[in-house]
Parts: sequence; C-alpha cells; structure tokens
Amino acid sequence: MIMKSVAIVLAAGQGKRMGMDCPKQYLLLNGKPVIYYSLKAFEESDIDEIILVVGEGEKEYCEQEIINRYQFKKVMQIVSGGSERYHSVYNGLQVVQNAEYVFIHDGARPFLSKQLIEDLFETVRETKACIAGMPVKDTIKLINQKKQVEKSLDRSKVWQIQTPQVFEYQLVKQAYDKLFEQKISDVTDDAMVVERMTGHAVTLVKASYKNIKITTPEDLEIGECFLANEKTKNDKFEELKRR
Ligand SMILES: Nc1ccn([C@@H]2O[C@H](COP(=O)(O)OP(=O)(O)OP(=O)(O)O)[C@@H](O)[C@H]2O)c(=O)n1
Ligand SMILES: C[C@](O)(CO)[C@H](O)COP(=O)(O)O
Repeated sequence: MIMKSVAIVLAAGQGKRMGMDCPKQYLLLNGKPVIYYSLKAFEESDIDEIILVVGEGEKEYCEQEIINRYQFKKVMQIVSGGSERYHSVYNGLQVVQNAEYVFIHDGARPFLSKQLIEDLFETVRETKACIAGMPVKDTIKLINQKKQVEKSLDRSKVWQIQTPQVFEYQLVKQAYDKLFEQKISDVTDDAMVVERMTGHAVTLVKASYKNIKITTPEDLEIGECFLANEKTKNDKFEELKRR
C-alpha cells in the first residue's frame, strides 16, 4: 500500500476577533481569498492530498469559488468543522486514509512557504512530530491576576508557535482519540495534544516571521504589504530577465 502525505487545512473558524461579517479565511488579500494562498502552497508541494475543513453551510461555496475557480487538484475532501479548532482538526483526522504524515495548517496563515514545507518534511521523517515556530522578539513576562509581574522568562527558550504542525499520522490520531476519550478541552494547538496525550517529543522548525495568522484587521494590512513587496520583487526580476 502506498502511504501518502496529507494536509488538513482548517477553515472552519468564525473570525470573531476580525469582527467582520464574512469569516476571515474568505476575505480578500490582493484580490484572492486568504485561504487561497495556503491551498496553493500545498498544491505546489510534495503533499499528495489536501483535506479542507470548513464551517457549516460553506461546502458548496468552497467547492465552487475556491476549489473549482482556482483549479486545486489535490483537494480530495471537504469536511465540516466543529465549534473549537481541536474539533475541526479531529473531524479532518477522521477522514484521512493511508497516510504516513499529516500536516495540520491554519487556513488563516496565508504566508506558508515552499521552503518551510520542505524543512518540516525533512524533520518529521526523523522525529515523527514537528511544528513551525520562531523565537520571540519581545521580553516575555508571567503575570498574576492583578496584572503584576510574577516572573520574567528567559526568552532564549521561548518561541511563538505557528502552523503547519506535522506528525506521523498514527501518532497524532492516537493523541486526538485519547483527548476526546478523556474529554480534555484546554488545548490550543496540535503539539499540545501530542505532548500531553502521548509524551512524544515535539521538535521546533524555524519558520519565518512572515508566517502570520490573519487574526485582527491590522493583519490584513500587513498581509497586503507582504504581497505588494513580493510583486515588486517579481516585477524587478522579470525586468532584469528582459534586459
Ligand atoms: N472551530 C474552529 C476554529 C478555528 N478554526 C481554524 O483554525 C485556524 C486558527 O484559528 P483562529 O485564528 O482562532 O480562527 P478563528 O477561530 O476563526 O478566530 P476567532 O478566534 O477570532 O473567532 C483558522 O484557520 C480557523 O479557520 C477551525 O477550523 N475551526
Ligand atoms: C495553532 C496556532 O495557530 C498556533 O499559534 C494557534 O494556537 C491557533 O490559535 P487559536 O486562536 O487558538 O485558534
């Protein structure tokens, strides 16, 4: 049996912090929906198959306006998400078949690079569990309920965590099955599920500060700037080639 690499792309959130009528994954960035960019990155990578997880009642829209319109050939299934991110991940994991590795990615992170996908592939083959992240740039403090500083952390040991989060399929499936059996709900990423439910070590892969999650309105402005810069670079490159 041929074992595949599958990407589960999450797009079932409501985008409450964005505060717009439309869920943020469908808002436009340089004329294309936010979700388009990460689907395109996976489409052009060594990933074999993409599972898209969407909100209730959004399947038809995604099929027509995203998958068909942009001709994504690797999106094999569209499934409904749940009320929290971890429910949506679990729904995606249930429909995965014959997979060796699973990339779990926030559809709200459009700046996923080809290099990062390759680096994660290389690391997961060695470690079975790895996640994208970057060292924090600010000073980080633990505070108490009165908002007083309790402790300053050694920031050389603190990273901000992104997606993709990549695992051997059996490992992450087993971890999520246990999470649901034990009805645990205080988890905000997949690595936390694997760490707590299996004890397996999760390795960090240095990603990029550009791999932001579109969360609040200013993130859209930042995203537009990134894309405008990319376009300028590409235009200059094309001009140099013509000369
Ligand atoms: N029930 C949920 C919640 C989140 N997500 C997805 O998980 C990613 C990261 O979540 P977040 O930024 O928190 O998105 P939202 O839940 O949409 O945002 P908010 O918390 O502001 O409502 C997004 O791609 C989002 O679509 C999901 O698939 N299902
Ligand atoms: C998984 C994640 O993107 C890592 O930074 C993040 O935790 C998801 O954020 P959420 O707001 O909890 O959905």
